[in-house]
Amino acid sequence: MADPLLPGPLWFVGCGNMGSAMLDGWIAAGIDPAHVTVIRPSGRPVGHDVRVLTDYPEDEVPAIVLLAMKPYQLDAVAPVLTPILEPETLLLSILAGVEIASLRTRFAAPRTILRAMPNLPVRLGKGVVNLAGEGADQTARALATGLMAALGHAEWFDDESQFALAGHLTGAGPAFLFRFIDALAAAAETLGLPYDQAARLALRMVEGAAALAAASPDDPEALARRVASPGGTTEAGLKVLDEDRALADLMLRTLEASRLRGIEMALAAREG
Ligand SMILES: NC(=O)C1=CN([C@@H]2O[C@H](COP(=O)(O)OP(=O)(O)OC[C@H]3O[C@@H](n4cnc5c(N)ncnc54)[C@H](OP(=O)(O)O)[C@@H]3O)[C@@H](O)[C@H]2O)C=CC1
Ligand SMILES: O=C(O)[C@@H]1CCC=N1
Repeated sequence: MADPLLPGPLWFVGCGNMGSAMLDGWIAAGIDPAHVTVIRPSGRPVGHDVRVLTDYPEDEVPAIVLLAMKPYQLDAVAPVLTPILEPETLLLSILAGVEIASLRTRFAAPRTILRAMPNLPVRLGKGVVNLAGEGADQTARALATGLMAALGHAEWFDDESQFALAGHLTGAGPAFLFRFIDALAAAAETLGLPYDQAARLALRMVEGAAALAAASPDDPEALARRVASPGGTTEAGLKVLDEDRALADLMLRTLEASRLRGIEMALAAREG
């Protein structure tokens, strides 16, 4: 089998919101749909002519198994999947909060167990994917890096708690940003703009501002200063965000809530 990104068959265990976003991103990056199998209870099609099964196939040995069901479904999956995994199977988990040690307890065979924390923009090849794990030699590391870099920006973490923190920033982050866009549009509506128009403009503004920031060597502080004329309208708005560290404090409480929930989920997975 010759595939630019895969050494052998790739199985998705679950393919909902996140799995399908990764699948779309990988197919767009050139993975051959014939090399992918999705196992999901509903058997619902995932497009691209990818094979979808309700049970694990017996006609091939997977090179990579991607755990993409919900974290609390781990103990439904583990007993059925365990006998299928070989030492050379690369086990990749995107389950939020489920630590490597919890995966290792359930899956003894694979030499390499990796956690990946993607986000939804992987569908467009513009995601962020954080990576951490154990047992990855150079080949496994290069394989995982290649796969994830095809979905956007990939970064490795040696420390699993740093990996988890980064995951709250980038994995959950799109939802926080979507709330921000909605709140901005709703504020404009309250002040008199039709909501649809405000939402459209807010979205285009965020798209352009993010692209500008990504292309600029300047940090967000410097970029904000470039927008805000002294004594002008932007400065008046920034004062509200900055007063008593209002926005900074809100972001801190937001990430802290995600972090605490992640710890609860990790404990639940440790206990099994
Ligand atoms: N959504 C996001 O932005 C992100 C999600 N994640 C992680 O991705 C994972 C999936 O989340 P998400 O895609 O949002 O969830 P979804 O509920 O959208 O998808 C869950 C998938 O798991 C399948 N499933 C359920 N039970 C089993 C089983 N026993 N065996 C195999 N497959 C099963 C479901 O199949 P069916 O539809 O057929 O019932 C479905 O395809 C989670 O672990 C989450 O932590 C990580 C980063 C970001
Ligand atoms: O909400 C969750 O738990 C997952 C992880 C990051 C995004 N979705």
